[in-house]
Amino acid sequence: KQPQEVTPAQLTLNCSRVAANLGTVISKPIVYGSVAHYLPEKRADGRTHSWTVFVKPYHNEDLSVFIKKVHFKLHDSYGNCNRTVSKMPYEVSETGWGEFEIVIKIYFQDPNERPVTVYHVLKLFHTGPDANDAVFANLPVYCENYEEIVFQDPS
Ligand SMILES: O=C(Nc1ccc(C(=O)N2CC(c3nccs3)C2)s1)[C@@H]1CCCN1
Repeated sequence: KQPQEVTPAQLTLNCSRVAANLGTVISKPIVYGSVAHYLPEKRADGRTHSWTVFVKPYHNEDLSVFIKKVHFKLHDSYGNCNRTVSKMPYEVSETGWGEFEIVIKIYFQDPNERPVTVYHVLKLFHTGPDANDAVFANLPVYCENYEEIVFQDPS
């Protein structure tokens, strides 16, 4: 079989593909944040809400291909304030009475990729002009942030 003639345009395209492969970059959209619910029963320890802080894929995919573990640093007043999650879902659920910053550090499977740190202020209370409407009393409070993690394609 005769070798296929390659046009200059095709040759250029192939070269740019090879060049790209030296530094092919992939980007993974994720969402990080929290959801909180007001607790129905009054508690002796004063905790009024249950909440979950999380890192999740924007599209429904298995992030563990890229992410080795996610570390959540809670307020020091929580027992074991350093929580590490090594499989999906990357989340921590707790109860509490107030809002504070949670430091989220994402570690990658590729040892050459440096961990990424994001900061999330826990949101327990509805805000805005209608925050006090009775209808909101039992509705969850979501606070979500979109982020894109960019990787160097290891292959
Ligand atoms: O709220 C805030 N900081 C908070 C830190 C920890 C909170 C919390 O909810 N919990 C600690 C845990 C415990 N409960 C009982 C024994 S340990 C439940 S709240 C700040 C201060 C005002 C504005 N935001």
